[in-house]
Amino acid sequence: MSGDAALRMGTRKSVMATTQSGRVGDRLTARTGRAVQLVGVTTFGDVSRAHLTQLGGTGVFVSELRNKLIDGEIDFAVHSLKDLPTTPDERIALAAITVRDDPRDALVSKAKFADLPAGARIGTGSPRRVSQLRMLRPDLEYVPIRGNGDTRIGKVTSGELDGVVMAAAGLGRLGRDSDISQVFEVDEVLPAPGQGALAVECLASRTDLIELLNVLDDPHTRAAVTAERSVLAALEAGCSAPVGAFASGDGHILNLTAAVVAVDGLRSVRKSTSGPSPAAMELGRDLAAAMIAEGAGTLMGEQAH
Ligand SMILES: NCc1[nH]cc(CCC(=O)O)c1CC(=O)O
Repeated sequence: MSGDAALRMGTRKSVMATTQSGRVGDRLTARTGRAVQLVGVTTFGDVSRAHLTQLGGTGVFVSELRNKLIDGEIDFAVHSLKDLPTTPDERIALAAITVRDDPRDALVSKAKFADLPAGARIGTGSPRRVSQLRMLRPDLEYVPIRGNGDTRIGKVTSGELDGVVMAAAGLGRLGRDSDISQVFEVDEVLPAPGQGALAVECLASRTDLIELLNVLDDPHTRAAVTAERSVLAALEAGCSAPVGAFASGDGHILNLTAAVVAVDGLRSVRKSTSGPSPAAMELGRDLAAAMIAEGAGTLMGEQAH
């Protein structure tokens, strides 16, 4: 970093991504006085039309941003934390995890979920959402969709679908809160590990920059999402697996719940635990081990076919 040169912030180019990255950049400037320049990057996940479950899950939205860090084309990158693979890359530092927005999933529809008629068509590309929604309403039809947020909402407006389920945080960033007919409580639909939080990454070798970016870090969010992601890692699952996890706490004690739900929505393994925040990693790992002992691995295996 030379003097007051603007920091180059890599981001995906969607409205959702640039909105969330723009806010991170503004906060960094407000707290450190450093100018931030937004650099839009196209990722494999943006280009491929394949269904997300076919893309292998891990890192399709992340790899190209990391390549730009390594090539020196950007100084730091902002990702949705839930898109970040749990396997660490030793060249890259997770310099900050931002304070989490609403972690819950939301329905965009003309009706509440319970009031939808049997056979109503609900769009979502996420096996985690389909499995859990099917548990609540086995009588609805779940339709895989992809595309940016506004495209998905458009399918409801046009009548092609009766509803779509997306992250409340993402809808908020698109300014589409008023389209939400219902927000699912976390005990109805467990969110994806890390949902609603953002990850700020830079090169591990740039210790001065890591220190600067640390002003964006929220320790409460970091502890919670560390426990959630630790469940995912110990289950050896990626972001397209039917795994939900949610942790919250007061800064001292974390309460963690995780579930694996079979694609038919009939069988699930769901467990909760609590423990000290500094032991977030162990908490998640131990919960995952207890879930595997109850057959979670088998349920996830079925999902792959
Ligand atoms: N994989 C796409 C993705 N990655 C992060 C979000 C939502 C925003 C967030 O969780 O921070 C979304 C869209 C969605 O789930 O509806």
